[in-house]
Amino acid sequence: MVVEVRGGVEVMEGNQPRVEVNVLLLGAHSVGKSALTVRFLTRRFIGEYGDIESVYSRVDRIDAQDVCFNVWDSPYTQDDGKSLSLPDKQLQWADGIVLVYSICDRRSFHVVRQQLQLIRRSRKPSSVPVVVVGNKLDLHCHRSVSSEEGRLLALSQHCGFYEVSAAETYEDVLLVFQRLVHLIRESRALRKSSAGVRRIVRSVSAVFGKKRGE
Ligand SMILES: Nc1nc2c(ncn2[C@@H]2O[C@H](COP(=O)(O)OP(=O)(O)OP(=O)(O)O)[C@@H](O)[C@H]2O)c(=O)[nH]1
Repeated sequence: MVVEVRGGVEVMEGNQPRVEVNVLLLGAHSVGKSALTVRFLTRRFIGEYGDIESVYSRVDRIDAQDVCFNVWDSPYTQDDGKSLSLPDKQLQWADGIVLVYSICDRRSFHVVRQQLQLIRRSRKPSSVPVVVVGNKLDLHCHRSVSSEEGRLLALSQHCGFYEVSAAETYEDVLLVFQRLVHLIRESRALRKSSAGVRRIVRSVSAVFGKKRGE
């Protein structure tokens, strides 16, 4: 039996439960969004990446469960001086977001800060899980954003935080995606339990409302 349900919902494939998660990569031009995507999907760093916008998929085993990642990598297109915006379609699609800046590019850190504000203000529940990633760690001698700044920004907005080098390591990149899955699971469990509490409150008020009216 194969049941296909999109949007981070648990599905059955054979007798195995499988989770499908939609991951959106955002960040300024040339910070390494495609490099991180390709590293995660193929374990490789190929150096040059085109401007193709696409959703890629990969199944991984995390905590004894198959997780199907759908990764949306799109080139940054807002270097035209207009105020920053994020396509609603992308935000509604995403179960979790990876926000990427380059540790050598201060401007890209400001872009991430702005994008984070837009995400938190968007119509999607403000709790959409986010991992902030400082990429190009191999170029640390040219660093212009300190680890503390990155970590503080992430902490202040309840995000995960990693510094990685897509050029040098696969394992750290994998950690980013695994952490996002954990955050997505936590947020889903929280939503489920608060929906449960709301149901109990509604039942209790229905009973007591009736009694008062009798
Ligand atoms: N040294 C170093 N270079 C990197 C790293 N990650 C990416 N690059 C390089 O940075 C450049 C841009 O990488 P991309 O992955 O195309 O960046 P992007 O964020 O997808 O860029 P846009 O699609 O234009 O928005 C390429 O030349 C990559 O080889 C890294 O970890 N270290």
